Amino acid sequence: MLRINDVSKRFVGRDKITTAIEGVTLDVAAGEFITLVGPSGCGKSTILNIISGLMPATEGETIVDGKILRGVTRDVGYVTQQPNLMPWRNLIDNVSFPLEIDGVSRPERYRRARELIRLVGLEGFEGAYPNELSGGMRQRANIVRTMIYEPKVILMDEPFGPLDAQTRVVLQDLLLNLWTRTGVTIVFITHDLQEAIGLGDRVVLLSARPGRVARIEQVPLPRPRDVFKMHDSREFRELYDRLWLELERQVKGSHV
Ligand SMILES: Nc1ncnc2c1ncn2[C@@H]1O[C@H](COP(=O)(O)OP(=O)(O)OP(=O)(O)O)[C@@H](O)[C@H]1O
Repeated sequence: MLRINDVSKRFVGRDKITTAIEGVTLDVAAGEFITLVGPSGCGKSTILNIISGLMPATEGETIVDGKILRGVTRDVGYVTQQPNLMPWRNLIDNVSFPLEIDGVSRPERYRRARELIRLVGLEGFEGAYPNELSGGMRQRANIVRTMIYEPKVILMDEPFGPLDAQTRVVLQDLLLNLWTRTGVTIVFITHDLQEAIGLGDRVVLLSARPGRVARIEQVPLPRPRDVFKMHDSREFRELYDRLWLELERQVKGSHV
């Protein structure tokens, strides 16, 4: 579904050139859930910015469902850390907004929005405005606002970063449910190794800047997963320790 082929990015400033990522190659299968971890500043967001079509790569190419990516496309959705809901629109009008742009009739877009709103446990809040929702509720709305137009690939840049630990786990659980129902392909950045292992089919660990693929680990945990409990299993601990060691090695070797 997604191929990142030998992609590099250099930022040219007035007095220096920063190589953010170098020779990143990754194949993601249709319906796969990939999590991306790495030291701070290693280029994780840069990779997502390139795959989203928002930022051109300096070298290499991105292929989505067989087509070379040339700018922003509806095939790729992007969920950022900040929900960025429109404060003057209530929940259902925020969630259904992408369909409104597409000219979908109001009854049809509300029908589809209601279904997704229910799946993320926000039933009853359709008329609420963003300032009447908690941070976790706003992020749920943000996620389903992206899912409603059914992109083939969804990119997520630390979507649960600002949330407290309990809310994070609840949202991880909801996200896995949504992913199972829709079969969408997900590339998810996180700083949290537990989250990376808990959600992903594979965890991709990037080196310190310039970011390269340092290691790819298949997550041996069966699905469906119980994100509330799975940390206790031996497989989980072993993978966590292996990734942690490698991450430590990368951080110590970095000069960021
Ligand atoms: N627009 C830009 N101009 C110049 N340098 C940039 C730009 N965007 C990112 N960089 C640099 O590229 C490198 C990678 O940044 P990026 O934000 O992709 O890293 P990250 O892994 O997502 O970081 P973090 O984990 O801290 O969020 C950093 O050194 C950053 O300073």
